[in-house]
Amino acid sequence: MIPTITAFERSPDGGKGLARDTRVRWALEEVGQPYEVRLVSFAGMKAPGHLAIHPFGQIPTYEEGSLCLFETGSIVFHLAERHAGLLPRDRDARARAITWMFAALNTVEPPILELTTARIFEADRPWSEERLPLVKDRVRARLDQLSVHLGAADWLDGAFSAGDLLMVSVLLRLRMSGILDEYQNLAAYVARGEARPAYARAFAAQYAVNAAS
Ligand SMILES: N[C@@H](CCC(=O)N[C@@H](CSCc1ccc([N+](=O)[O-])cc1)C(=O)NCC(=O)O)C(=O)O
Repeated sequence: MIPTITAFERSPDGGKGLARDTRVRWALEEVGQPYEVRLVSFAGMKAPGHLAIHPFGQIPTYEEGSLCLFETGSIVFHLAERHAGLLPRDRDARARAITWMFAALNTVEPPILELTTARIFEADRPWSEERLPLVKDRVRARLDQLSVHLGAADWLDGAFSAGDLLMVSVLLRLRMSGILDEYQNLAAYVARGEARPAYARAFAAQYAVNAAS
């Protein structure tokens, strides 16, 4: 059965691959699962039909027959459970890879989202200049620890997993700030993820949507 995901009709980033459909496209490409895309406008996201499958009125969603999922992490986990290629078969290694999925979304991404909010939505507030350095330091604190863990390894825990897919996706959001390039091994780690053929196909697919719009 061919699943259908939703994506921005026109991504605010103009096709840089930062919208979260790219993470789901990447996972689908890694496991070799063909998929359909339903493009949604901003207004369409808030319409009853979309709210029925995404209570928060966002993208991406994932529909497979009568199954409707939202939350990028959940969709990636669903694909990783149903197909080989994103989680190890060994029980303990699988559990560690799932731990890295949560770490990417719950520990590393929050300060990065804070930085995005501070830079994009709060730049004109009187206290922004005072707050921004604090937010950047909280990002650096996490990246310091992640950089030490990764060391000279290719991936976070043995073979490439859904944990790396989500961690690379989270770190890609940071590139524009310049902070990622302060960590040579993390910048190389992200480039390694981008060099994967599955990522390249996912990126090209979302770029084509935005180039056409
Ligand atoms: N926790 C949810 C979060 C989903 C989410 O944030 N979706 C965003 C798009 S991806 C987040 C995103 C948006 C824009 C950029 N960009 O660079 O322009 C990057 C990422 C959305 O639908 N926003 C519209 C809305 O909330 O009304 C998940 O992981 O799936």
